[in-house]
Amino acid sequence: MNSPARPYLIAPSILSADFARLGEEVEKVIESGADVIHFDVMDNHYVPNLTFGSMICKALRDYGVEAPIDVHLMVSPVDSMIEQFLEAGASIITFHPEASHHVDRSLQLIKDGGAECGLVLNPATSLHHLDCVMDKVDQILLMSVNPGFGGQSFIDNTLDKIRQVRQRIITSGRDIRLEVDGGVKASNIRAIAEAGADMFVAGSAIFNQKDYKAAIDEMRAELALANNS
Ligand SMILES: O=C(CO)[C@@H](O)[C@H](O)COP(=O)(O)O
Repeated sequence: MNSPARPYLIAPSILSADFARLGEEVEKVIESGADVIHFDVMDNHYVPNLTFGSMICKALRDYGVEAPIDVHLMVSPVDSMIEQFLEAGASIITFHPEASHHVDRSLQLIKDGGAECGLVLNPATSLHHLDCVMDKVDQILLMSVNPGFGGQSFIDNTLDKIRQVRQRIITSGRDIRLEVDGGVKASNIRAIAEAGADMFVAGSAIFNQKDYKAAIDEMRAELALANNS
C-alpha cells in the first residue's frame, strides 16, 4: 500500500548546523550522504523564531553548493519571499496554506519560477487543504512537531496522517513526494517510512552528532529495513 515511487531522500535541516561555518557544514553533510539541504525560514510572525532569508541561500549557491535546496517557508505573507528564494537558487519551495491568501497563486508562482512547489501542514492542520491542489503540488510536507524550533519530540499521531496522505497520493496517480519534518531520528525513521513517507528532514539527529556520515548511514540502514509492501 505504501510503495514510494522514488528512493528515500534524507534532508538535513541546517537549523541545527553551526551558522558560523555554514558553507563548510553544508559541504560536510552532503559529503556524508545527504540528498537534499533543508532550509528553514522563520519570520518571528508566523512562528515565534527568526532564522535566515534568501541571502543565505544565495551565499550557499555562490559557495558552490549544487545539491537541491528545499526551502520551508515559515513566513506570512509568502509571495514576496517566494520571489526572493527563486532568485536565490531554491530548488523546492514549500509554504503553509494558512500563510497565503491565495494558495493556488502562490503555488503557481513557484512553478513559474522553475522550482518545485509544495504545501506544509502543521500537526493540527487539516488535510482538507490538499483537496484542490493534488494536481499541482510536487511535494507535501507533514510537520511532526509544531514549527519554530529544532530538537522537539516527534508527535506520534503524525504516523496516521502520513498513511492518509500516502493514500491520497496513490489516488491522485501523481508522483508527489511525502516529506516528514520534526523529531526524525534513526530510532523512528523506519516507522515513518513504513507509514508512507519518502523524504526525511532531520536536524538535531544529524548536526548534533560528531560523525554526520555515521548518523546518515544509520538512518539509511533503518530505511533499508522498511517494509513498504
Ligand atoms: O522546521 C523545523 C522546525 O520548525 C524543522 O526542520 C526542525 O529544524 C527539525 O529539527 P529536528 O526536530 O530534526 O531537530
